[in-house]
Amino acid sequence: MKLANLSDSFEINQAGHLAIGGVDTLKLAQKYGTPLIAYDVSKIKSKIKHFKQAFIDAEVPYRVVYASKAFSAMAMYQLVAQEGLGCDVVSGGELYTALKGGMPPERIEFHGNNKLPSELEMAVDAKIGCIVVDNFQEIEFLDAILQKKETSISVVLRVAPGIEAETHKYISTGQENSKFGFDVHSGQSEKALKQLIENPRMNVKGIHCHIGSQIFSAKGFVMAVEKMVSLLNEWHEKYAFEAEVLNLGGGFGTRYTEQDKPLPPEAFAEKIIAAVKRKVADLGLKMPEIWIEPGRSLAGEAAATLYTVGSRKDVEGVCHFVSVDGGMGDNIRPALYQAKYEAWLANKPQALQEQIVTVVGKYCESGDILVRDAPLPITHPGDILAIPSTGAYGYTMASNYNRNPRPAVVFCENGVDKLIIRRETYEDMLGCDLGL
Ligand SMILES: Cc1ncc(COP(=O)(O)O)c(C=O)c1O
Ligand SMILES: N[C@@H](CCCC[NH3+])C(=O)O
Repeated sequence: MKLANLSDSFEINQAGHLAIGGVDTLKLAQKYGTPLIAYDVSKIKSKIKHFKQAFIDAEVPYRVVYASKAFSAMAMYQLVAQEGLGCDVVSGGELYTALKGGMPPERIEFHGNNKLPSELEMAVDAKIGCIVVDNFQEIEFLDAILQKKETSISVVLRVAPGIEAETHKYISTGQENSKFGFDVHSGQSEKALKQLIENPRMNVKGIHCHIGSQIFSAKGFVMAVEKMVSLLNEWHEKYAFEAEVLNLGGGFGTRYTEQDKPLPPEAFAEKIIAAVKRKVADLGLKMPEIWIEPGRSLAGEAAATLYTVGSRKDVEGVCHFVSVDGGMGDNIRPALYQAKYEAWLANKPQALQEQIVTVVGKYCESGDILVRDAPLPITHPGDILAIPSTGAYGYTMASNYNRNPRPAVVFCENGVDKLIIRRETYEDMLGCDLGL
């Protein structure tokens, strides 16, 4: 039996309940129902501020680009645009949502290993800031579109620098055998650069790499800087290529459980900036604008998902299952990456944790486990259970498996809550289902 150690993931209000952005989680559950993803907006703003401050203090040109696959919703694009950020998109759907959310097109960059011609056309028509070119087929598709429309666009060349990030293999992307980007080692990236430089319709702004996601230390980023700036130097000597932009991707880790100890945002940024400054000075190159693309580190820790406790199954001496009204449909990460989370009882977060349970969802899969070995007070049906750090890759990877509707999402700040995505209805799920 032990007392909960809530760290700083939650506030506890005067009623002794968990609160998010100054709003009582029990009130949120009552008002909007569960499962509910509740963001503390001030946490997103604070992460943005810390990333930006490192660049401001170092007096280097920069851009913070929100990787919107982490949480793509009109309100989120509005928020990050207001905070001065750009965003990346990886599909026509994200681009559409970003534009609808009011993100200025010139601040949008388009990523992806298989951008469809229709998506490229949409990006060209919207006059977005740049396309991060990923492969030779894409250069062909894009060129045909630009020729047809008699126009041009800025591009950034994505390279796979051959660096293995210390993370889950499914979310490691910088290594040679990655499906993303032009490989450096085999000479693909140089061949691509020549094609782009020779193309009058493509203005090559710079180069990009992204080594992976949920990375805790700056080591891999510093290695990436070394490799990328050396590449720029080589290409400067051979082709007089001068990069305006050096985009080092995202992947900055966040805290899910007390075991996770990532560097704070500003420390990641400071180490990257120092490495770029050092290498650029050593090689006598012009300082490029440094871009980073944080996704998870802006959105992840800012939200918790609230669930209602339902049934229970005890297998004495084996395990105790506590079921909630959501699960792998709103958070696939435990099933997909064996991701670990914590669970707290929103109505009595400080009660003695008298049991160790497995928190499971309501989906028809044995792998529908949200939290293994969760220490919790004794739970009862109707209790509200909160899982923190679900703000990234939760809603965006949600599904309608078993025809469960996707949850609602609410933004909370200074004690005020605002519904930003309403709960899906059964009728919504039938929206595309035409029957016989
Ligand atoms: C190109 C690119 N940039 C940025 C990100 C954002 O990663 P994260 O959410 O880990 O910061 C990703 C996803 O891994 C990505 O593929
Ligand atoms: N969806 C993954 C991260 C993938 C990052 C996208 N390149 C996660 O939840 O951890």
